[in-house]
Amino acid sequence: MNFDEAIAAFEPALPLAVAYSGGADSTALLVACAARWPGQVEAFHVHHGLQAAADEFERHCAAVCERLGVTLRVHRVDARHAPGESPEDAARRARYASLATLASAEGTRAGIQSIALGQHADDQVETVLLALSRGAGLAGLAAMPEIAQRDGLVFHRPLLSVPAEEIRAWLQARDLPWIEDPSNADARFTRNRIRTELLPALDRAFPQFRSTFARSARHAAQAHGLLVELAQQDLAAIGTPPAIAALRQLSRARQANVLRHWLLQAHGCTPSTAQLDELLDQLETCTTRGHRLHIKIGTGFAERRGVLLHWYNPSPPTEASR
Ligand SMILES: Nc1ncnc2c1ncn2[C@@H]1O[C@H](COP(=O)(O)OP(=O)(O)OP(=O)(O)O)[C@@H](O)[C@H]1O
Repeated sequence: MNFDEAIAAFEPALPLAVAYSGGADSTALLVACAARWPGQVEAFHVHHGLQAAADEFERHCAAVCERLGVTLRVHRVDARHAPGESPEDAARRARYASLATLASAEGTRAGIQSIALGQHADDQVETVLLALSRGAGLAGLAAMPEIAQRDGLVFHRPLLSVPAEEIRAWLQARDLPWIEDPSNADARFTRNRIRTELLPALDRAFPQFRSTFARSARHAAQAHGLLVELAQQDLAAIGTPPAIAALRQLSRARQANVLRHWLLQAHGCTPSTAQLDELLDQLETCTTRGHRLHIKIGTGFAERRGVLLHWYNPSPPTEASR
């Protein structure tokens, strides 16, 4: 899909905020959205205290927005990363929180519920490759969704099918400036090494792979959606917390599916395959048939990652749990 087709197909609820970093992709998105919906678009910029250049990014964004006649809202964060968390993950987490803060901040145009992000087809391919390198399941291989609800907001990625070079060509044809984030060239980040080393090699070996990868991500997203539906149905049947006897009636793959879903929904944790296997082994041999599943989550940073410490309730079943 080319850039103009993607913008024409984009139908967010208005008014709209564009998450504007000053980089090429969000610049093109902001310019195109402001032209398509005059007076209905604001720009949200997150000032990451992470980089020395952050002040310069903000000044650039302010100058472009002034020229476009678009209101710029800035939120400052100091995205310190927790032990074990990468600076990129910390920045991403802080960014979503900031965008939500800006959407409800005093002075922001009332009614903004849609936020547009500038990720494109190449970002999607990199995300799939990163997921593969981690041994991710379908949820990871589904990569980034075009539309996602979070914190009462709707996040849109209208450029997910547009190749990066197409977006740059669109900007260059209009003589529109953007800033290059120096961290995008930093070879310490795996994503950057994928972009600079792996993608060119894959291009040579499989000239179509960028679009076929993106198609695989859409297939994975669809299949993942079906697994979520199945988990919801199973959870409705076995109850929450899940009744162990009812859970054991299901196939092992279905048990894993419903437990993964429940752990995420109820406890905000995503167990590793090894943790889930251990849990399923214990379920297979446990004799406490009348129990409901009871888990305890680790503490500190491990809690965010969802480390499971205890699998099922060892105390005698109560009337309520039979
Ligand atoms: N500091 C920021 N403030 C507001 N939005 C941001 C910021 N950084 C990134 N985003 C949003 O998240 C999207 C993806 O971020 P990513 O880090 O991949 O992009 P980038 O290289 O910084 O910028 P761009 O995608 O605009 O070239 C951006 O397109 C933009 O919509």
